[in-house]
Amino acid sequence: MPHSRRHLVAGNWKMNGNSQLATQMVAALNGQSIDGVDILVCPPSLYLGDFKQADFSLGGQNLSEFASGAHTGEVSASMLLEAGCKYVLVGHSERRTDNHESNDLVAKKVEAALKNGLIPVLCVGEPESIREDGTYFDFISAQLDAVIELVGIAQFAHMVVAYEPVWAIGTGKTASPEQAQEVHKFIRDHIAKGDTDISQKLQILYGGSVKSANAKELFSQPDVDGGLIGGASLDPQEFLNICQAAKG
Ligand SMILES: O=C(CO)COP(=O)(O)O
Repeated sequence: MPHSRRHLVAGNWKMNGNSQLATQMVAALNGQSIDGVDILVCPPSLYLGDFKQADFSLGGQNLSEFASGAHTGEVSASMLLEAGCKYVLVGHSERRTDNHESNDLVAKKVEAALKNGLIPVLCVGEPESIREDGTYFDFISAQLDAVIELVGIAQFAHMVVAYEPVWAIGTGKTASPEQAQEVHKFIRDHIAKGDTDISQKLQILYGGSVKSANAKELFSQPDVDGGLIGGASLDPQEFLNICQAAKG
């Protein structure tokens, strides 16, 4: 059955780009109103100021679990908000790996974002070994449950979830539409155990080697509500093509 959720296409620049790319992205995306699709760009926080003229949404790539204080190098939720962010990525697999972010820490960061009115984009997804041994539903449940336990299921009304299988990130090895749909449905059903209405409204994005050539097929799956795009979000025209592929 077709759903009525809006689609969201988010670009995660990771540690790429510069002020010039920010200016090009604003020029390419401003004024592009795509039916039923919201656009989000998450540049490195240093470049958020270059998006002042943007008419699309902005997001951080990470935030501190603390409100303020002696935490050198960190960025708080209120700082992201002041810099114009509406969203923030939380628990991206690269942070879970490179920065040893545990499920509990990710949950605290989700809480910090929500307290400040930022929409957390909670990233979940299994590494290749877990995919291969077939325990990926358990792995993803644990990632979701840590957040549900800390903030409560009702907060999922103010969140987005992104499924990013680690084996598909930056590898060119996209999950098949069927593989993506299987996990997206699992995530929605898992949230439905706590609240059916919230689960039906929850946007669940797919990430991992999405490009304009495969976006339409992925986004047309019933439980896939858009994408979280890495490499392909660095090219303004390619990113715009992916956003257009999300049109219902
Ligand atoms: O990690 C991702 C987005 O957050 C996906 O990255 P790629 O699109 O480069 O595979």
